[in-house]
Amino acid sequence: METDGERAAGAVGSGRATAPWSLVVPLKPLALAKSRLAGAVGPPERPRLALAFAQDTVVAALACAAVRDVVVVTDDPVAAPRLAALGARVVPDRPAAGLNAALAHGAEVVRALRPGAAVATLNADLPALRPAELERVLAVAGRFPRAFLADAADIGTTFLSAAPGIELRPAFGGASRLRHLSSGAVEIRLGGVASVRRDVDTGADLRAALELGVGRCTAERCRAGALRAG
Ligand SMILES: Nc1nc2c(ncn2[C@@H]2O[C@H](COP(=O)(O)OP(=O)(O)OP(=O)(O)O)[C@@H](O)[C@H]2O)c(=O)[nH]1
Ligand SMILES: C=C(OP(=O)(O)O)C(=O)O
Repeated sequence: METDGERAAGAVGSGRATAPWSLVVPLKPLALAKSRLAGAVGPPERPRLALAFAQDTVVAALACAAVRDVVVVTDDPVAAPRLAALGARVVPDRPAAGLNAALAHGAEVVRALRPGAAVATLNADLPALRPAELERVLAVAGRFPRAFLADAADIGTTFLSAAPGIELRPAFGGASRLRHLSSGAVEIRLGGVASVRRDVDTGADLRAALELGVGRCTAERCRAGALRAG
């Protein structure tokens, strides 16, 4: 029988009560986010695009059949209500503690509501994310205590999971693929999941994401001319 916490967690977002995974999505304040895109998009567009990436990531994550709920960790006053309106549960960040503290905090929030949750983190800059590809990654991740997916460049990480009862131990930042590998997490090597690996840090990354096909919010911003030619 479900506990109150489990019922509360199940009521979050559009996830369904039988789906195993709770996802934690971290989002920096939009004014600071995606600084490496500054050369490719104008100053007013950079935070708008960062929000669009997060919206498309959350929409696709919530549309994944294996996802029960999505917790966004952010202090951004514009993004928080927008992402909550999509069905995410939004929790405040840890003050000035950085990405890994934000992720650990999000995982704690999930487990406080649902102690037996399988938890995975997903970066908020995956505008091409496809629900079916995420489902395939989650199916493989579910076989291991901890697992991760390298980013498209094979340097960083876009996804890290922890089975029920297992601590997440996030080690994101820069070249995190090797850090996650040496922490004992299993690397998921799977074809056909390019959208889950396609994080967007630069203009070239954004072009690559557009080639894969991005979600509605990012597509609208790019149609409105967010991406400079070149
Ligand atoms: N909640 C939270 N999220 C963070 C923090 N730092 C980074 N993130 C998020 O972590 C994910 C991966 O971060 P990056 O790819 O480095 O994104 P970014 O920091 O916006 O990009 P740059 O400014 O170019 O470094 C993105 O979803 C960021 O929004 C943090 O301190 N708190
Ligand atoms: C945060 C990471 O990388 P980037 O800032 O390059 O997206 C990471 O992959 O751990």
